[in-house]
Amino acid sequence: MATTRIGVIGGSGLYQIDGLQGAEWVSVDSPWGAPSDQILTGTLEGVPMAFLPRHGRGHVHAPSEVPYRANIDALKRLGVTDVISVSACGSFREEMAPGHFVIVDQFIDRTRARPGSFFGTGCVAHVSIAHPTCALLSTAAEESARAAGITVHRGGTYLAMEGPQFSTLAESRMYRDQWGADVIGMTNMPEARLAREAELCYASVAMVTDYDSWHPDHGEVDIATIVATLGANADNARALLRGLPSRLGPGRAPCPHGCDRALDHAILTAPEHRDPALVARLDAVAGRVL
Ligand SMILES: CSC[C@H]1O[C@H](OP(=O)(O)O)[C@H](O)[C@@H]1O
Ligand SMILES: Nc1ncnc2[nH]cnc12
Repeated sequence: MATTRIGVIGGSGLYQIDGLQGAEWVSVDSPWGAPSDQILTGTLEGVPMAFLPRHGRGHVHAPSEVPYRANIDALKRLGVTDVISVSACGSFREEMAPGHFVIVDQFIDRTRARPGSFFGTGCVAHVSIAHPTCALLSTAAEESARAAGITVHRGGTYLAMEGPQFSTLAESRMYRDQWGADVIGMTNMPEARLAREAELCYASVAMVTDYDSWHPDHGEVDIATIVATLGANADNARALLRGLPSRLGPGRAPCPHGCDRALDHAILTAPEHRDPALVARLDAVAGRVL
């Protein structure tokens, strides 16, 4: 049986985690550029874990400039099998209140200025993202959150916007009333797409910080409101993460939802027409099938 290795991508407010045995910040070279930061590696209850702050320590990278491909490639290169994305988000639902966690299971992608795939001319691939998150990993995250006493909502649609400005009032109302989005953030796309292309199980834990701008009693979202909630949310996220190793276990069976086999039959470019340079860059992401 393969070995579980948990990758954590920490969002706004979550720039480090504690409690890892043998903790060490390591640099990982990627053919897709430099990852957001070094990656904190170690083990938790005997299960290897790798933590990468999405915006870098000190919050250096804007959402449009996060090196999403390098981040996913670097985690894959470290042998990560399961990626937990932790993100701050605004809420479009009264019942999804600041401080609550939402285990996202769908996305609407409104980003427009980010490379969205590892593949392209010279190696074309089409993976399914109809179900963009892994239900098994999401269940582990949900149960761990509940055990930590966090109010958690299972399932929700995350609207990924480009940013960095927040939404207009018209957009906020449209996403909520017409499009049926539940939460909003700026980073889970293309991250989730790339995780699927890299055959990684991916679960998204969205931590509510605000009601965006639609709520008549809360006015418009501002960064002060968000920062006021980030600290407590980050503490809860660390508690959730501590409960993951015992739920996932050290040995890893094939994913029952097929996340780890997403590239089976996905590559359309005939072997003799593949670009050797691109194929070389895909060594970690797609080496299993190339
Ligand atoms: C801190 S406000 C906006 C910022 O926070 C979220 O970041 P992340 O998803 O990495 O937690 C949001 O997507 C924006 O990037
Ligand atoms: N309202 C909001 N819109 C976009 N990203 C966010 N991150 C936290 N709150 C947000």
